[in-house]
Amino acid sequence: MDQSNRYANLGLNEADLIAGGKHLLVAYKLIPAKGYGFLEVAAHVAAESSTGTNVEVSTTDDFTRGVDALVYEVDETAFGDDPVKGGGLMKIAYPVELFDPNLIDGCYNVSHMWSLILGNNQGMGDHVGLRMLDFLVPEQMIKKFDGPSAGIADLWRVLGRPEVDGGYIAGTIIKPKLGLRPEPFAKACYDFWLGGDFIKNDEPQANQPFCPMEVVIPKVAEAMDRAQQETGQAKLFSANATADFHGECIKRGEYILGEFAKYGNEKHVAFLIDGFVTGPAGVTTARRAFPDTFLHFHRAGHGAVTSYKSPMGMDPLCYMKLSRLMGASGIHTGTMGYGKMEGHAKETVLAYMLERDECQGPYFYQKWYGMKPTAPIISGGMNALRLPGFFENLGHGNVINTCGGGSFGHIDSPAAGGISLGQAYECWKTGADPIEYAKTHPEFARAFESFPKDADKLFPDWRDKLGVHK
Ligand SMILES: O=C(COP(=O)(O)O)[C@H](O)[C@H](O)COP(=O)(O)O
Ligand SMILES: [Mg+2]
Repeated sequence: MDQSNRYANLGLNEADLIAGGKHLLVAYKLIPAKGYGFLEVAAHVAAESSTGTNVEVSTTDDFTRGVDALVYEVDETAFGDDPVKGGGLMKIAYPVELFDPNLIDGCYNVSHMWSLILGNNQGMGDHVGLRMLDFLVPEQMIKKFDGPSAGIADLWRVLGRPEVDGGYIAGTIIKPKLGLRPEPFAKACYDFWLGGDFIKNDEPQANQPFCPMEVVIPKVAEAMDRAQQETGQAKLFSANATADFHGECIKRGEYILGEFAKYGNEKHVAFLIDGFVTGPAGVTTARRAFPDTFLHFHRAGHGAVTSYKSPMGMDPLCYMKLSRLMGASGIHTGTMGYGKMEGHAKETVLAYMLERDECQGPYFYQKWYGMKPTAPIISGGMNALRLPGFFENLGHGNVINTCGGGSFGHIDSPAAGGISLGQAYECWKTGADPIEYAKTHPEFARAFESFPKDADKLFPDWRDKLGVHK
């Protein structure tokens, strides 16, 4: 049934909608199924995502029609006819009345918003592709989402750095991903902390029977204390507090903080939350139960929804915006083509959208109206050799970077791996040539021998210039 006479109004003007501030605007890429018209399917998406279904219903009244989501812009040939990357552009205006404030405090739920703008519309049979490319949240909604509480400035303060532009935080992930028992796990932490700032649990590490949380966390807390005494530097640990049940998450968080508090280091702890798999409820549990603890949002699983290989789901930028609304202190943004995960150099906008108070997305200019920033967390196949190019592309180093293989794969030691990361940042920040810089910084130099394939690709003549031969 073509519902475009009700759920489309191409006479609406986007500038007026933005100025009015009463609509959430969403840009989608749409590929209709064979036999269906573009505007027909777009209108069905608007119906299914607001007040309608696939047929007229007797219960509809004038008020209902007043809160219809409306298609207000279409460009059927915007992306060409590629079966995955092709399709047309369409934009929908969702009246803010459709969204759902809490009973307890009037704050909005990301889960409810998500279930409208990218819910049933993903499963409709009259399209073969519907992908959210960008969305614009009006001021009256922005002010009613939790947003972040703790931030990277809190970590810089613990590290004794300026709370603005406090710079690069050199981190790692304890590898192997699983399989270490408590003693070797704590030793790996100590060994890295002799050279680096920040350690995270890998996303599945938490309370496995071979490494119970109540055995390993006390050992990690003790290792942190020893490493701080050994180096005279503050150290950070992002401990996995993810759980299905909010009570379990709170139990884990309280336990972890209690163990580090025994050394006065409760502020040296962040909570790793696997935010894609646990969803907005899991993230919000940590955000509200532990507002003073940096909420480290790991996005494992997000690729099922954000991969550029898919005509469905949402672009990573949209997922970043949802995470800031949920209250992530930091989220993995990917490595913008410099690491091992899917991504490209133009993804700098993912970081800028998280950290700035205003930012131009691909379709909308988003103002955050003072909502605290979310820090970009750079991870996935990174090492000291890849970092200078990454920083040059991003334009700054105010990030948390976690290199698992890039630290524990350094041929000298995890500490040397950590030191090489900090040196890579200094190399970029001072504008030094990496080869020249390596001549006076051994840990950075040994990263070339640790990751020779990267060295060959990034610095083809490194062996001759550094006098290192096979
Ligand atoms: O464990 C790692 C990286 O380990 P390594 O440094 O050894 O590659 C992270 O889980 C990935 O970064 C996730 O990807 P993303 O950060 O893109 O979500
Ligand atoms: Mg991992």
